[in-house]
Amino acid sequence: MLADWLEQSLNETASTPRGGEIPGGRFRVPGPGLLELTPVSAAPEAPAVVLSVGIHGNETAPIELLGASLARLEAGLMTLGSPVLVILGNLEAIRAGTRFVATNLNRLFHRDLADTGMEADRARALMHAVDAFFERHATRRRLHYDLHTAIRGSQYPRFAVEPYADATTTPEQWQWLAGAAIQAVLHQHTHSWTFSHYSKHYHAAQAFTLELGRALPFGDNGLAPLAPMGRMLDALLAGRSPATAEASRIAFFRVEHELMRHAEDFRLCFDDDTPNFTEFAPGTCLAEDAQAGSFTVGETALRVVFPNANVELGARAALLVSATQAPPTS
Ligand SMILES: O=C(O)CCC(=O)N[C@@H](CCC(=O)O)C(=O)O
Ligand SMILES: [Zn+2]
Repeated sequence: MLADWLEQSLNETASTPRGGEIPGGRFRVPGPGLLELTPVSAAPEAPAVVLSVGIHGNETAPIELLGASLARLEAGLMTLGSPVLVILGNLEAIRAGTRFVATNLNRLFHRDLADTGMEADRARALMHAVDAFFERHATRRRLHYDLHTAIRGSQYPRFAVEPYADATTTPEQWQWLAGAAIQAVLHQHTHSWTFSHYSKHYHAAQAFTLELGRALPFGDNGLAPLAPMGRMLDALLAGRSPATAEASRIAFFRVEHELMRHAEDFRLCFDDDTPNFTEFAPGTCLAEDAQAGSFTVGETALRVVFPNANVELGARAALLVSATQAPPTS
């Protein structure tokens, strides 16, 4: 039933049961692409967990990974121990196999959002679902992992983006992420209005965007490197503390600059297949924009993450980052 929920959410003609029993609790489908799991009993220290996948429609590995965890829960290999809201983000884009349909959903998670269109409506529905879920579990710690994959290869194939917000990340989170084989963390330098930023900014949740390898079609994902992440998802569903590892295993970076695309006539000055975290020396030209001019690396070398010359006008075409000290771990 739970594993079917993923498939049926993507198949508009199938009728998904609106609720039922699962090992250790109940499930409910409060809306399209939403699955709420409520345990019969949960330890007071078990967090309220939001797990989102498919915010970009062509990022399929997280959907398969989470589907496998839900199947294990349904098969009784574990019992539910935490309240969990599972979200399948951009349903139309997943059906189309594209990053988005009209605009990038992962820039729209803002309470003052005035945009119209499918993605804006979906952002409002998801914000409402998260608000209602955290409200229902107001006494619990809040956690949101938004699972993605990247367009390019990467010097660190699995990395986390830590959204910028007032709430601070607890040291335990770095140990959990290390235990789930996350290799690097990127601290955002400003508000980004992504889904993980939404939960951190408005709900003070521990929240991250997790990049889990490359964006590939369904069936083409090699999930073996994601096994530790799968075990973390299992632990969260079961209300157990995930496995930990030394945070010193993680390389930490901070965003120094956001390269924006302003003009139609815009190009990045390096190869399309340049992996994430590639370093460029001072004096290297990174972008040419007919409106904003060219961007050249200053006195300190910079690494490029998420380069994409084909973004919408006014959108981010790359993050430029540098290594930073590890945050306090206790
Ligand atoms: O590989 C790429 O260029 C994009 C991968 C992706 O979708 N990344 C997220 C990061 C969100 C964040 O900054 O927290 C995105 O661009 O939305
Ligand atoms: Zn993504």
